[in-house]
Amino acid sequence: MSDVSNRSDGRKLPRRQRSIYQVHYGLEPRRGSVMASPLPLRRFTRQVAGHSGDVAGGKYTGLLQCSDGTILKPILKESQKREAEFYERITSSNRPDLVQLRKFMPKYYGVRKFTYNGFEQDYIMLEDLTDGMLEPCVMDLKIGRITYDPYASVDKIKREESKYTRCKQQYGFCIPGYQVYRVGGPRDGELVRAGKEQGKRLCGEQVVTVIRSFLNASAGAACRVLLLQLLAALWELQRCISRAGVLLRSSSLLLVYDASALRACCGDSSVARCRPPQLARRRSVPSVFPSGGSSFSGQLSPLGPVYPRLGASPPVSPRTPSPPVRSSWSEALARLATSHSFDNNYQEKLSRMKLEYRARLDRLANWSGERHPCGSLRVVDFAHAFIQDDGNMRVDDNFKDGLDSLADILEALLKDTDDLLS
Ligand SMILES: Nc1ncnc2c1ncn2[C@@H]1O[C@H](COP(=O)(O)OP(=O)(O)OP(=O)(O)O)[C@@H](O)[C@H]1O
Ligand SMILES: O=P(O)(O)O[C@@H]1[C@H](O)[C@H](O)[C@@H](OP(=O)(O)O)[C@H](OP(=O)(O)O)[C@H]1O
Repeated sequence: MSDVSNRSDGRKLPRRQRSIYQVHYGLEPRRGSVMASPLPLRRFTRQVAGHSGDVAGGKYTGLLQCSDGTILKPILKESQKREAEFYERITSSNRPDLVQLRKFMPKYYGVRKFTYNGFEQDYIMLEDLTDGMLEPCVMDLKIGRITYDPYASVDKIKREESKYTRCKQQYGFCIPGYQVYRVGGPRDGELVRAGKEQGKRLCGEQVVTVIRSFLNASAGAACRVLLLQLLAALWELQRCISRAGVLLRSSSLLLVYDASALRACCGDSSVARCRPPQLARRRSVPSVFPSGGSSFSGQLSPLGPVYPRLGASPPVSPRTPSPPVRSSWSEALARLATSHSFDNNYQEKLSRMKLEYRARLDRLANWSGERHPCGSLRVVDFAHAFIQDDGNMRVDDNFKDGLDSLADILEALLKDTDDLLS
């Protein structure tokens, strides 16, 4: 019997099976069987970090990809067997915290034996997070100041502590690799890749610079839509991690977006086209004496705020009644007056505004977990991940601190885009 079903586009998908909590892809039997009619395999060229390369004898240690798009992660070490077990448990669990966490992991399709280059071995089968992207931009952020697990040997602790030291201490994460397709400018469409050697040298402001560059924001502000998508997902992940009974050591957060979608959104001038119009900043208030340069007196006239001018006579004689002046200020003052009357339900307007604002925040925060065409994030690499089973849940502060620090950086970049709204 075949393990795959045909798709209209000719590609094949693993058979789908519904569970109460999610639709997941179950391939039975999960372990130990060799593919009956193996799909063609190739190296996964979109891998930006982690083990890769040929070891002695031609065995390839990096990720592979099936012709149906599935990613294959080789099980080379004991810790990767634990990773497969972690996926198994999270996928089959109905514990609410783990069901939540599942939204932030690639879909898991089981473990199978495949043969590549004459070597047969077990592989963890996963959803390709870059599937369907024309110009996939991927950043691997290894989260946590501590990147070894509680059972690590003294040697392993030393090795981990000697790598990415400053970056991990300063930010609670490090950047072992990323790739980005440039959008706009003379290098439009160029693929830029950076690996762990560059990552190990990063510290201080350079870390923010690299994140800006990854977001195609080196020459100006980042795309506001992209930032909001990433932040909405990150805020939800922060909440999820605060409630999940897991310990994630040395796991990575993959930030993913499609540069071609960004180009369609922003083109050459990232600020001009992607800003949501309803978030436009209030224009500055015109002054009666715009060139006066002195500070606001605290008084309002029908023409606007009154600024005292040194040596100048008062603009309106207190004894001469001013003629009725029509300006945006007089209209605003008139509106203000009516809004304070009992006939005008100012309170209701204010609560409606508050409700709308809250609904917008909720829409951002209650992100559905589906991969967004533009920006998304997922946690990968669970070789050193553990599920707390003792009923005494402890927040994984090591992982949470890294997420908080990334959120601070992205929020600051979002603030930069506020300044450019007019
Ligand atoms: N589901 C996925 N979809 C797309 N790309 C993925 C996926 N999983 C992993 N990758 C890519 O592979 C890289 C390495 O993944 P992962 O961290 O799981 O491998 P690893 O060899 O265990 O890494 P490490 O050496 O840090 O232990 C990621 O940085 C990412 O580029
Ligand atoms: O970024 P680098 O320099 O490639 O560092 C490697 C990375 O931290 C891997 O996650 C880790 O594999 P584990 O998941 O097995 O810990 C490996 O450990 P190792 O040296 O013990 O193989 C490290 O060498």
